[in-house]
Amino acid sequence: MDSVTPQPDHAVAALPMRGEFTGFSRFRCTLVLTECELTVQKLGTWGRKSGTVTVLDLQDCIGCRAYGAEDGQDTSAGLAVYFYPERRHCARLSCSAARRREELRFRVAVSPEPRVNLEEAQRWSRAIRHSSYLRTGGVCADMTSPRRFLVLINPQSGKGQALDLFNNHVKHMLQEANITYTLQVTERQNHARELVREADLSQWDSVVIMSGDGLLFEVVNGLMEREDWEKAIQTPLGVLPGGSGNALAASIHYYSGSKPVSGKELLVSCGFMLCKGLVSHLDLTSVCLASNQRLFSFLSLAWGFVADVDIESEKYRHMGAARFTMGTLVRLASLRVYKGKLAYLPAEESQAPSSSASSEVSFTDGSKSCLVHSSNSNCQDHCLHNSCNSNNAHNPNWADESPATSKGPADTLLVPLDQPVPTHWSVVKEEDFVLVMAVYQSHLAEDLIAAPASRLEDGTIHLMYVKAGISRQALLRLFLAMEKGTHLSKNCPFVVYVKVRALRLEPYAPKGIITVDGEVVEYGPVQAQVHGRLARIITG
Ligand SMILES: Nc1ncnc2c1ncn2[C@@H]1O[C@H](COP(=O)(O)OP(=O)(O)OP(=O)(O)O)[C@@H](O)[C@H]1O
Repeated sequence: MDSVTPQPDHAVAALPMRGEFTGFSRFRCTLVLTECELTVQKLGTWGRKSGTVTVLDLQDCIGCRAYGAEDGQDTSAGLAVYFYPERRHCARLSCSAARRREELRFRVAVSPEPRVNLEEAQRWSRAIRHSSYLRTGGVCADMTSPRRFLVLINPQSGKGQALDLFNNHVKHMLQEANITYTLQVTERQNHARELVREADLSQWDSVVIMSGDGLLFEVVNGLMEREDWEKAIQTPLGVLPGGSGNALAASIHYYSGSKPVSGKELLVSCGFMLCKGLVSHLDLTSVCLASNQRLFSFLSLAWGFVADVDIESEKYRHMGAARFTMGTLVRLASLRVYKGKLAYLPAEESQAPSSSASSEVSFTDGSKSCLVHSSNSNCQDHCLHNSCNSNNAHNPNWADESPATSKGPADTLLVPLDQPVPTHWSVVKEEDFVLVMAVYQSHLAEDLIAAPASRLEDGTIHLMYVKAGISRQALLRLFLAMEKGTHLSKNCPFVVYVKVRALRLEPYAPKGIITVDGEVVEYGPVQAQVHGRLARIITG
């Protein structure tokens, strides 16, 4: 070693650092630590370089630990460093890249004194953690001090294996990253929502959801129902895919620029991002229902084909993510037309919808009373009546919950549902649809890239609708293209895509399915407005 002088506990050594160690398969090596990399140079006999050099990017490092010898005779100390680099692997005809765990262990024996060796190992451990943190470019994360998470697991999500998946694939990563956590397995629907509504959030640095998108929907709404919602919703959220759709987890992986992965590889990728702890903003959309209820949504609002498939495919839950493919095929066989009225506020005043639909959009000549600029224009502040008589065949998960939240930012773009939309909104002329979906993330499921241009905090609702008249084959082709996110470049005349800030949907039929973030909500007129950067989320 170059230096054996013990450092005070809080000090981080100047870089570059260089030292000689013994690897655990007894080879001698030199370690060089810079701001970006840890280089391992194997040494041959008499300390000569053997030529084998391994360079590890600290961006891939989630943690490091120093430990004393377990054997009483041994005076050396140990240093363990945990990396999760992306490794290419090829199977049959396709190649992909996924994060794989690599643990490096070194023995520190610079002195006959165990204490000195341990202090030296700790000095390296501190420096590696600190450099990894800086390399990640973190402003909110700090890998140098322990973090505390609340981890919520829905044991019923996906194929019912979320707890096992957490124990087998995530638990050790959190330990390696020096993260302690309180584990709460949910016992019933709305358990997580009630818990975060009441909890002392100051105990945790992050609330992590290991489930599908439904549990996160509960958590977001629980936080927004608190008296201190403004502060509570700033709690960094973490997502670990344990459900069947896992749309937000897949979106976050996609935004990181990594190659597409699914299943356990997506879980490890999300676990890695959680350990790195970079925090980004997340847009939320407020969704106002006819019964005066207001919900907060991070993912989607769907009606027609997509909503039906999502809910009807519940019976194929045992198939995992394949349940959506099965549901799509079944619904395609009995393709339906959904009648209703759709209006929206374009994201940019001049924006025309893509595809051939521009000629089919008109502007309302609505009444002067429509425009509301009041700061107190939340939809629940207005008395309104559900003209569509929501006598649902499906039991909406949220209908029998507590009264609508009056918390959250005002919906300054919306007017009461019983008034016409403002005059500067666009009203879609067609009233026959196959599907309407408003999404605010790229993915609608692990393998469905519904809005490839969407980002966490773009302040935009990506509205897509498919007009009646599309053939079964064309609709199937559309969903196949969506697996790659290429469906919007196919110029299908029945598909319309437009970026909006707010929208209103008024179904004509008294019964049907509307989903928000994949959860059934009360059926009837609904409107929504995006609120940019309202929440925060851990990303890569
Ligand atoms: N312990 C529990 N028992 C039953 N239902 C639960 C429990 N905990 C949460 N839930 C509810 O289960 C529903 C489904 O959960 P979630 O969406 O997380 O999983 P999923 O449906 O498998 O995944 P995805 O939404 O990604 O398809 C949600 O409505 C959630 O509120």
